[in-house]
Amino acid sequence: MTNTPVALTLNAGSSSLKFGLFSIGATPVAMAVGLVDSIGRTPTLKASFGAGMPPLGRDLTPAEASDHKSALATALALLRQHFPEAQVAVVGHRVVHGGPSYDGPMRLTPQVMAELRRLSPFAPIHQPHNLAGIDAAVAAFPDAVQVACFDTAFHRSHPWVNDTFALPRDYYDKGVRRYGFHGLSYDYISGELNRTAPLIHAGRVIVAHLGNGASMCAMLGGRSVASTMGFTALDGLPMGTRTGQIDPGVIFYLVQQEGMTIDEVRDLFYTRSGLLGLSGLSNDMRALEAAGSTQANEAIDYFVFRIRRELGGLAAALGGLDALVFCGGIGENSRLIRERVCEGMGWIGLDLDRARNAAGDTVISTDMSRARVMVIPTNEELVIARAAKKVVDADSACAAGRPNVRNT
Ligand SMILES: Nc1ncnc2c1ncn2[C@@H]1O[C@H](COP(=O)(O)OP(=O)(O)O)[C@@H](O)[C@H]1O
Ligand SMILES: CC(=O)OP(=O)(O)O
Ligand SMILES: [Mg+2]
Repeated sequence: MTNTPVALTLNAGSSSLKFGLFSIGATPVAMAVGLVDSIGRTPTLKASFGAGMPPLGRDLTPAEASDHKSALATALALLRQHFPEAQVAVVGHRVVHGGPSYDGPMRLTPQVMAELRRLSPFAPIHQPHNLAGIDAAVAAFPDAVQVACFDTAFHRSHPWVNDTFALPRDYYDKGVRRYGFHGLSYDYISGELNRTAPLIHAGRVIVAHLGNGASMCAMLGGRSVASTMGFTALDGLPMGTRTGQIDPGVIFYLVQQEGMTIDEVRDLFYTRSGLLGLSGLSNDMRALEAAGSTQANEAIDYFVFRIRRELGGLAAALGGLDALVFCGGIGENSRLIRERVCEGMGWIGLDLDRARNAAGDTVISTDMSRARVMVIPTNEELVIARAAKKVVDADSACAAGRPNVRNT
């Protein structure tokens, strides 16, 4: 491989950094994907380099990933070691909040960066890390094109009733809307359905992205019409450490009666609630399934209950259901959660095949099931790489000196 132009993808979470390196020929192909986890605590590194190559996994020293900047440096050192001659032509970034204006990937300019910084308070455990990843990538690759790919963009197709809150109208105009998130994941699933099951894709589909962050999306003809997340990635399903839907009256109570500051409430809702708060044990579904304690079981009960409730609501929004698709770390790996979500859901057309579910098949419903149940491993990195390549292809003028983000 001599001076091969490649795309680097970065997906910076609150305590993790997912990265990918893609060749950008006719269609992007993954050369490497990896994850630096537990940044700032007890960091670990995992990476894989395609078929035939052994995956890599090791603990990192605290200094190798004390923050996102050092985590990126560690990831880049690994990639350089394996692909010394690769030339990073474009860096694609997952950016969680794109606000009302961005409905597709954007080449990063100082203006776009300023707008994304303004949105940081609406995604406090994601956006600052996404932007720090961009700053670090600009420093590492000053000549590469930098592209932002938004979690919110896929949901810009929502009809107004699923986009608004019942507040006075001017708040909507100011951008107080139900944005929806995990759009890169839903975009990938929509594309996979189109490729492998076009009739399903054309119909009424609910996708459950169940990871540490969790949401569900109702799709009609492959486009999002409703989602469980709203103005922020706090709404909807309970998550690893986030509350999910909660009566806003609780905030008044906590501030007025318990004397909490708004920052303390935000910290409680984002980082100490959800599965962790209910179980008192862990945000990790594997730990809860293994624990078997009353509190761990109740945390799982609440998680499943809210998924089933949203399933009914989203099916109503779609006027019926042709398929339910599971993805995300829990959706892809937990047969227990899939089974419990589908239990007794014959009324909505779901009939789970337990053997297929246990075997981890792609289609896990029975042949008689009116609606199909599927498991599709998501791939946000590939969506980012494809978008980054598209922007580079479309934006050949960038080489002719338009302002790049490095001018900030
Ligand atoms: N085999 C498994 N059984 C149950 N849960 C699992 C399994 N593997 C991973 N998970 C869960 O997936 C979640 C992480 O999902 P992931 O999509 O990687 O999260 P994120 O990208 O939001 O950080 C964790 O709660 C983890 O416990
Ligand atoms: C939007 C969101 O919740 O993302 P994640 O699942 O990566 O936390
Ligand atoms: Mg995620």
